[in-house]
Amino acid sequence: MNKLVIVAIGGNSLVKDSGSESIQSQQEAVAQTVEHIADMIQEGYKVVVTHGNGPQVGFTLQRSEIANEVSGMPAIPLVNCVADTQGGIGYLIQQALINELTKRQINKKVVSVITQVEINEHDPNFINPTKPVGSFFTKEQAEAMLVEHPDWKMVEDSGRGYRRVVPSPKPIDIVEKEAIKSLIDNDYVVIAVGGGGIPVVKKENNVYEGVDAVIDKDFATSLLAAQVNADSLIITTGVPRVFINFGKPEQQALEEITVEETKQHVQDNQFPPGSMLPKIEASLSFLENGGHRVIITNPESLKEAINNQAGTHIIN
Ligand SMILES: Nc1ncnc2c1ncn2[C@@H]1O[C@H](COP(=O)(O)OP(=O)(O)O)[C@@H](O)[C@H]1O
Ligand SMILES: NC(=O)OP(=O)(O)O
Repeated sequence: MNKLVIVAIGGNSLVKDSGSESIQSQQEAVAQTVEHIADMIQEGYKVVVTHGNGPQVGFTLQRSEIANEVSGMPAIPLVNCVADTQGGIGYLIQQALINELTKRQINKKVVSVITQVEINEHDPNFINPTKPVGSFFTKEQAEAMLVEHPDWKMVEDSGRGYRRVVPSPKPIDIVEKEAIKSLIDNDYVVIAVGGGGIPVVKKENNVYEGVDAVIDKDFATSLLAAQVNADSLIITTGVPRVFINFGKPEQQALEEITVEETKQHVQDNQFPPGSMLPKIEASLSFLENGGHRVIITNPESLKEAINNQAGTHIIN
């Protein structure tokens, strides 16, 4: 068996609570997550890893804005914050995975690809920002921040608090897809489209230019999965399964659902935008573009999930 599986690691799954934002804490979370990815590689799966950067890109942006306010240091444009976090998180995953595979005496090469993802500069999502980034705040803190920064937009994020949102255009192409395919064919474990990819637009004469936005990594992962003909898409996040009536006393975990049932839950507004909805929409898009199965689960359930013993499975 050598089926290609894409595993997406949620940015929030690396920052488990406030107090675990430090690089050391994220490094520990990455080390735990890659153990489960190594289990899959050991079982014979060919794996591509993608990852989010929602919390981390917000932290980098915030650090840059504070440095600008305090000392006049030029602020880092959002697109460069995405590039910085793609490199930083990619480094953590790459090193942890190399160390874990070496420990298990598995002879596999691991590499992160700096990935640019093309978007449409007229994407309507620039007008209505929806991508939550950075830390969670209380309602009072969020209101105070909006007084200080009237141009910001903040939203309530899945009962976890308020977060700043930034524009999140849809990915239309992966600039480095041929390099990624070639590395997969040469048996590398590839880490790609980190943080949804660095958003770029193609100008006249095929010149690429960065754009200030954060692409949803679930959509970028789904596009990558289709472009490299992956068999399965696994999205890891902070919960073991998708729920209906999430957060309510009558919440119910979903074990296996069809595309049609999933669409009905979307219509019933079961999945909030900016958190579970993009995962579900990305899953449906993957299945409708030739993918065979999608699993949504937490990192620690990966091995059981791929053997049908955990997670939410969405099937055609
Ligand atoms: N219906 C739902 N089922 C499960 N989790 C949900 C649901 N609705 C919202 N959530 C929340 O969405 C989170 C996943 O979104 P998010 O944390 O933004 O993703 P990521 O792990 O990619 O950073 C879950 O951990 C959970 O807190
Ligand atoms: N870029 C992105 O979608 O990150 P998260 O998955 O961490 O929100």
